[in-house]
Amino acid sequence: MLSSIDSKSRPLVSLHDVGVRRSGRWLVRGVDFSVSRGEIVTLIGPNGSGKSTSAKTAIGVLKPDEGRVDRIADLKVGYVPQKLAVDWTLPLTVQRLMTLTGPLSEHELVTALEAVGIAHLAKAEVQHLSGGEFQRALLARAIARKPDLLVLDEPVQGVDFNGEIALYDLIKSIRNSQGCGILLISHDLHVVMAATDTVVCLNGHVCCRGTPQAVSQSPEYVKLFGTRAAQSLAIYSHHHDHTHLSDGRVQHEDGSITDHCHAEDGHHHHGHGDYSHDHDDHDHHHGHDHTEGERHV
Ligand SMILES: Nc1ncnc2c1ncn2[C@@H]1O[C@H](COP(=O)(O)OP(=O)(O)OP(=O)(O)O)[C@@H](O)[C@H]1O
Repeated sequence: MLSSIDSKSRPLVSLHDVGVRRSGRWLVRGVDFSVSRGEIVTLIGPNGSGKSTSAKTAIGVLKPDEGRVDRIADLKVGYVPQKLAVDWTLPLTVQRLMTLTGPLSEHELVTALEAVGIAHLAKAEVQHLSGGEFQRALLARAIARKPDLLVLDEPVQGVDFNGEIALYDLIKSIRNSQGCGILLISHDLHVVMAATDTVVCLNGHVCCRGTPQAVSQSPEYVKLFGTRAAQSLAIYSHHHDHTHLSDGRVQHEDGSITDHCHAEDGHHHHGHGDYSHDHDDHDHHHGHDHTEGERHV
């Protein structure tokens, strides 16, 4: 039926010329973006530019004072807030944190914790978790009820460089396995995941938008954040410099064929996990690395 095709291709949520006004001033105005199933949209912008306000309006926590927000019927949202009101003086296990907002079956709980790689920490106290483990626990809580839309407000907070990459990879694999739409808020301009389909740069209004590459080169973005920030906008890029042949051997860019693919075999420009510091070329070749592992800083 046509209507079921329509509902599949329709965005999960779309904002049309949305404005939110509080205490006599517009917090955001003219905000337009949408998130579809399987899509990752990242909101970036300076402090106070309206990222959280826009995300909260998208999921219905805030009502727009002008414009329109369309959501599919019964949209299920998983939200990881920027700040969590937890009484840190009281003991709280990961398991309990997961069920604070509603009951979960043992199966749902374990599946979600396994998906984020912390099933072994179910009984650990939240206070003792590392920054990365805590973010994973929050992610697990958000995905446990299989949301259509996952909203993550600053998901790499308190996480180090390698942890950030691991978390972004995890978010991408959640998108792939669950097929949900993802709305990310990134306060850290140094990292924008390559899997992001669209970056929306806010500054009270939509300043510019596009692929991470396009936004980093847009004059509006450079004006807002300065040339240095624009140069340091990290984009994970992924470029295959070899092809896997059907017999298992590897054909390199120079035409040579080897049994295996090793970083040190002289066929690659960069080795495993090599992070390039070249700002000009966003399409570096790197070794046999099937993860998005390259960032420009
Ligand atoms: N309820 C409110 N009443 C008045 N002003 C508000 C309210 N909520 C937010 N603001 C203001 O609106 C602006 C946008 O806030 P918002 O939290 O959306 O920004 P943000 O881009 O997410 O910022 P940050 O990067 O600092 O988290 C800020 O100046 C904030 O002080």
